[in-house]
Amino acid sequence: MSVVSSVTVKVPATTANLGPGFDCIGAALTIYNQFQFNRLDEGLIIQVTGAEAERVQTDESNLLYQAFVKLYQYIDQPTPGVKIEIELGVPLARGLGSSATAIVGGLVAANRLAGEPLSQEQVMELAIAIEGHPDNVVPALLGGCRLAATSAKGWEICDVPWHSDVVPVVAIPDFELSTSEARRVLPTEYSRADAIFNTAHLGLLLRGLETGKREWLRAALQDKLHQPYRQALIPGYDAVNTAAVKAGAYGMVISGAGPTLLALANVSHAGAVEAAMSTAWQEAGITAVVRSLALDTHGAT
Ligand SMILES: Nc1ncnc2c1ncn2[C@@H]1O[C@H](COP(=O)(O)OP(=O)(O)O)[C@@H](O)[C@H]1O
Ligand SMILES: N[C@@H](CCOP(=O)(O)O)C(=O)O
Repeated sequence: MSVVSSVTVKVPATTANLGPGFDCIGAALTIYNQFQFNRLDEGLIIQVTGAEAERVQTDESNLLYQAFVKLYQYIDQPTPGVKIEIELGVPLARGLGSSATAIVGGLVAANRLAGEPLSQEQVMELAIAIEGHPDNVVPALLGGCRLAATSAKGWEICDVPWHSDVVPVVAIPDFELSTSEARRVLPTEYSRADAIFNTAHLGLLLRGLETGKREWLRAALQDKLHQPYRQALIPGYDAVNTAAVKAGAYGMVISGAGPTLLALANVSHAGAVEAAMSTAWQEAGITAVVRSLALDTHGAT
């Protein structure tokens, strides 16, 4: 592969956990961040456009740039000067993997500018190491719905079939919740009963997503590892959950670390679920954008 001096990387948002799959499953969604990198003789310039642009760091602490630097450190080469133009489409700190887009975007761009010294698998492993868990960076890089499990040699990634009738509906509130804050409220140990509960429900979720079978999906979205502890951080959670289920959703979960709420619904109910979640949050005094999305199948391009 030839060395180039400029590259544009588009990376999808993700919804991680999907209820019982805490820290191991996630899906790429059709909302995107776009990052353009142009090599400079020296220095760093970062320009950001899009909603909340002023909230993104434009110095060396920028996460996209930090990931870019990490790849050059990994291949033991000096980091080149670079101008980065960020077009934000994924809302920040909402549980839709904005940090994953930045990590994946920075690594993929650096790898391309360096002449592709690393394989996609090596890029993925670096991304997981930076983020600390695989469930958002893996689908952001590869697209689709992905389950990640450790193996003797590193990571086994498996693509999870997703029935075309199952629609992800996201309700994105106008307040932020950082992933680190939402991880701080979690216990460090769980009971055997909770471990068994999540093992069974994740299995059910995998089969429910594959078949679109209503009864399985209705039961599958329950979780005992993270949601019970995080719900209190999301005002209006109960009301939005009740409204989504009443409108026909299979169930509702916290997207990633929250505060975005994700309902899964049959395509025939998605419109009603969207409207119900929007009204419920409005009545709870919270402004939210509610959208039916699709799975992104390409990952970072
Ligand atoms: N496009 C971006 N460029 C640089 N940093 C980003 C970008 N998007 C997100 N980040 C960083 O990631 C943080 C949000 O990460 P996190 O709390 O994990 O939430 P999320 O659920 O959106 O991933 C932001 O506050 C910012 O520091
Ligand atoms: N498993 C992680 C997922 C965080 O995803 P994000 O999209 O909120 O960054 C967690 O739940 O903490």
